[in-house]
Amino acid sequence: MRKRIVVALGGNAILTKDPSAESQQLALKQTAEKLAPLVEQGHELIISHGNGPQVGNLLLQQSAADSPENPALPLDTCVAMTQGSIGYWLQQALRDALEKRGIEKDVMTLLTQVVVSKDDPAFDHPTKPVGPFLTEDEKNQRSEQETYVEDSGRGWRKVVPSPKPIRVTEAHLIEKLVDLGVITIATGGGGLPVIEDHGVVTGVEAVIDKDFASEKLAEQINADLLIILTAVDHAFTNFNQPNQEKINKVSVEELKQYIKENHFSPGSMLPKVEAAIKFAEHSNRTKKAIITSLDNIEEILTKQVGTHVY
Ligand SMILES: Nc1ncnc2c1ncn2[C@@H]1O[C@H](COP(=O)(O)OP(=O)(O)O)[C@@H](O)[C@H]1O
Ligand SMILES: NC(=O)OP(=O)(O)O
Repeated sequence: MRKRIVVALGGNAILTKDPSAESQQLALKQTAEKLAPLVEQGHELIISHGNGPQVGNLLLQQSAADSPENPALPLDTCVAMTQGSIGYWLQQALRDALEKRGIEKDVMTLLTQVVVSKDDPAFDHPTKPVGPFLTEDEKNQRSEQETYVEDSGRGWRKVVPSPKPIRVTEAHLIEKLVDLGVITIATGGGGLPVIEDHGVVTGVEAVIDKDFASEKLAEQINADLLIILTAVDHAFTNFNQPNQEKINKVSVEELKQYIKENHFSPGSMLPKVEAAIKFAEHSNRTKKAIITSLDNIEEILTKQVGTHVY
């Protein structure tokens, strides 16, 4: 049966090590090859993606060239630029992958705004890591106005505010595109963060978590399924410890208990698990979310692969 599926692409689907455009395009070609079978199976596909490394790199380019003649652009504009660039690469890659299979489908990237609250406490507490990993020395040479955190022993990363998504403003247009049979790339990089005041929309400097934004989109367009793709096949309890265990089919209650027991790292697996819970709860548990890796996507609807949250 045809399903309306929102797929959230994790970082490894776009950028592995080399941040050059060529390398990211190649990674996205491989990603598109893996997504194509879902289209071949007849499903409606709406794709979102992260932008943490890319938008952080873009901010560095902005500050390196900053001058009165060529001022650095603000963060929300940089998010828009990464939505555009990654969407452009993915749109091309998907078209190619579908053409190879003889599938005639339009693919479109939609610049998508996401409303957040101007009072979201995240604006005073930046938590979202962006850009490259830095050594302590490199971090100390950066502006004192920026905030950095040590990221799981891998180095220091700049963090920016990450308010919670309230509403995807273009959801109605995305639904129309999907109804027309268009494969739609939307809410890239978590969406363009905006606040609304008496109908006036203004950009704010932040990066919304793409798992939360994808969940919000899935709710609004009445998706049947939310698939969150990342580098691991499952969420695990006791991750990276000798007693690590895969989480397969799991209820919202069990998963909430695992959260209380701190099984998921904030900023990495925790938002995915929280987004999955939210989607299942929003549908009164009639719909599920799946967390797994890109390699499992072809079999995702036929076999019990990944972590299925009911
Ligand atoms: N309990 C857990 N189970 C599985 N992976 C976990 C867990 N806690 C932390 N992780 C880490 O979280 C990563 C996914 O987060 P991240 O890399 O930030 O996501 P994204 O794929 O969206 O870029 C996994 O690859 C894994 O290294
Ligand atoms: N916006 C966002 O959540 O990006 P990453 O998934 O790359 O961190």
